[in-house]
Amino acid sequence: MQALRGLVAEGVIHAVPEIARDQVQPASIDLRLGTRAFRIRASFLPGETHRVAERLDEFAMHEIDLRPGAVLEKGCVYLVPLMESLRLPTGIRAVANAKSSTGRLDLLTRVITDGGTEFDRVSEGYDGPLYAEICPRSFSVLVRPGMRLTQIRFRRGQARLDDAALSRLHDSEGLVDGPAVIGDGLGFSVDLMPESGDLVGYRAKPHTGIVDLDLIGHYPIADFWEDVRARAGRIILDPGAFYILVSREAVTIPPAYAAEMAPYLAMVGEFRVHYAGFFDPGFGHDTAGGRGARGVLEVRCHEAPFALEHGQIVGRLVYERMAELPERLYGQEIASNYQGQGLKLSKHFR
Ligand SMILES: Nc1ccn([C@H]2C[C@H](O)[C@@H](COP(=O)(O)OP(=O)(O)OP(=O)(O)O)O2)c(=O)n1
Repeated sequence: MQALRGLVAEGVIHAVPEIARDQVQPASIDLRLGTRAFRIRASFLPGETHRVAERLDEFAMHEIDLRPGAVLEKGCVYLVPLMESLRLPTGIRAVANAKSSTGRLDLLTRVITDGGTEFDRVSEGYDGPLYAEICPRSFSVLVRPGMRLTQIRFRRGQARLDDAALSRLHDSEGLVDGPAVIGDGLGFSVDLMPESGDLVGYRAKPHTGIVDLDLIGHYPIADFWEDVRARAGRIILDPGAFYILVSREAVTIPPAYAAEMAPYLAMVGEFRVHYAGFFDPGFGHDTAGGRGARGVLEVRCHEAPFALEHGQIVGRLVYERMAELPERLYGQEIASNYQGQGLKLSKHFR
């Protein structure tokens, strides 16, 4: 966090208007939507020799002013220039990811850059603008400039824990409450046998109203979501539908670490389990009041109906060492919507 403020002070990340203090989170900086959006024909990556602005001439259908508030329609793709830009020195790379509320609303949001060949990855030395590509998949949303749909982390060198280091950390900290499945990260599974009742998740309804992203605790759940109930620890996923489920394991991110959720390889092709994948230092940790926090799974199944079973491994958490201990943790003093959570929809629902 202190190091992130240093990067802001040095102009490694800079913005108009200036970066606000509360954009700086324990391990990431929130990125803000600018004042314009472009409705584009298709999602694209500019490719090594092109700037995003050049490709926009090819893909843009029309320009939208976000200042009075604008609706991003379900099923359409938009490109929004962000207020933040980067000037990365050699040796520092950046990785972006949707914020947790963005993922829970099924807003596919990815960052692209000039000359970029991958989503959400910025290579060292990049000097240029950032754009968010947004595709609302389940609900149309009302957005305004300054909204924070995505976030960025900075990496210097190799900070990722290998499996041996992860095992040692689990032995000392207890990263999950049960046996740890360690293999290219820490595996976690889906909970389809809750301690009480049979509600295991929610499924997005098809023809709902819009979600104004500024309205917190506002929308009745039943207007947007159907309950998903398991029978004998199993549900069948419908192709194309979007589900919010929860991990069986409570997970912990010790204060000196951060994590990122990654797909579990064996599952690639069947369904996708997450859009928002950054886990903050202190998430689920005692010292930050988060004991017992579960991970929220954003699940979309692709081709064929798929039977998901209780305890099936669906993803893994890749842990990284922080450059320094953050002065505040997730859930401590900062507005945190999801510390100590169980099955939890985005903060817009009540
Ligand atoms: N699929 C995910 C992604 C994240 N988290 C948890 C771990 C994160 O530490 C926490 C918060 O994530 P963000 O920092 O993305 O979100 P904020 O707390 O800042 O909230 P918001 O998205 O509403 O701004 O949510 C989760 O349980 N399941």
